[in-house]
Amino acid sequence: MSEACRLVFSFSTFPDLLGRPTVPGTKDGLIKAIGPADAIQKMFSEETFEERIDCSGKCILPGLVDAHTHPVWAGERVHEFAMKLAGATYMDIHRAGGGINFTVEHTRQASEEELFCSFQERLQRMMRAGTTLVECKSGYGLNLETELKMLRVIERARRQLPIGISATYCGAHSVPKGKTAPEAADEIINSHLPKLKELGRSGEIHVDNIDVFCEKGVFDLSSTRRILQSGKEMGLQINFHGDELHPMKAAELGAELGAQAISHLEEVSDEGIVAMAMARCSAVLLPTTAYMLRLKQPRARKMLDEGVIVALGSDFNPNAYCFSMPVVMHLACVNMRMSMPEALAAATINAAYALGKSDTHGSLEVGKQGDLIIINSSRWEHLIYQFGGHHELIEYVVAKGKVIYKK
Ligand SMILES: N=CN[C@@H](CCC(=O)O)C(=O)O
Ligand SMILES: [Zn+2]
Repeated sequence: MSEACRLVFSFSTFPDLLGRPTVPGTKDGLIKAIGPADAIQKMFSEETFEERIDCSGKCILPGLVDAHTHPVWAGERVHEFAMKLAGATYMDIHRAGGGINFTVEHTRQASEEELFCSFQERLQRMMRAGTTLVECKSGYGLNLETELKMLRVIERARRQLPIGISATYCGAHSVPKGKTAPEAADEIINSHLPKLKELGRSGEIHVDNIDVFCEKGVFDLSSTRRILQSGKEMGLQINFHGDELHPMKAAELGAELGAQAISHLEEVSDEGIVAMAMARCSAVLLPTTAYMLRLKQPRARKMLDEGVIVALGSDFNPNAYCFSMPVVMHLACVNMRMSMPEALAAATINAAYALGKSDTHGSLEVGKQGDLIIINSSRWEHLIYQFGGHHELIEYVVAKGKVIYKK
């Protein structure tokens, strides 16, 4: 287990926690104190609170962090689920113009308002499932106009909604029709990234991460390298899709470039795993995708044994329609052979690390953001054990010290 993992548990089961005292200047949404109820009671006896929650017999856990999602899109793909059940592979559908390309066509046609409304509903479903920080990608536009439309939608949610958002530019999610991968990479580097830089400077759109789908038949290793390198030079964290369907040496590339995270990794090499551990590059594993597409499972045990920081993501997208990190943790335990403490760490502090936010998010510590969930059980493991039972178990979701969902 990584060093980051251990932090979670030293703070997760105290009987009481009080936040947001109504003292001028202290409504910052950060955790003020953690400890036994009577000690906390004494410490804050003079203060008044907006809300007190009696957590006797319950568990307080850090808010869940979803390290990989594609939540802004239009156009249903439920018909593809039927095709996959009948034996079509992800790439069969992609090559036939379905998959990402289908979603791109519909997302290009959708209005910003329409995209925002469906995105907002999706975020609300994530919050109800305990997610307080989520990574959100663009990537169903591919052209500058639609990529910017998606990023504006993400920016609006970042400003208006209580859930934390880490925004990712994923203009290299697929190669647009009529272009080769190197041509698409040129356009991204010479036109998309300079525009993002300008909008970042003027404060219109804030982007945290840069992503590329590095895959055979999508972006090759050298185009991936060029795009990620350019993104890094403008201050973005590298966080990309690699080694999913074919071994691409994406892990080796990510480690070399100083990537913060690489997602998928079903086909990662042994050398890639070692390189990621050495570079402190986290692995964002996506149990829903391997399950949905019947792929071989990523080698979570090998990664953990080699010291890789393993994080989890729902990969919510029209291919893997899952909002729930408790379900993701359950799948990680059963299909990837992770223990429940490893899965919880992967869905909290390590996922926060994958987003470059483990100093402020992902564990319950004084001075960190007051993001937490309260579950109606004295054993936290029920959140993972009760497959699909999280709606009954999660009583409160708190973000920045404010209740954002109450059952
Ligand atoms: N693999 C690439 N991207 C997504 C799928 C996106 C889609 O199929 O729309 C993923 O992470 O699973
Ligand atoms: Zn993805």
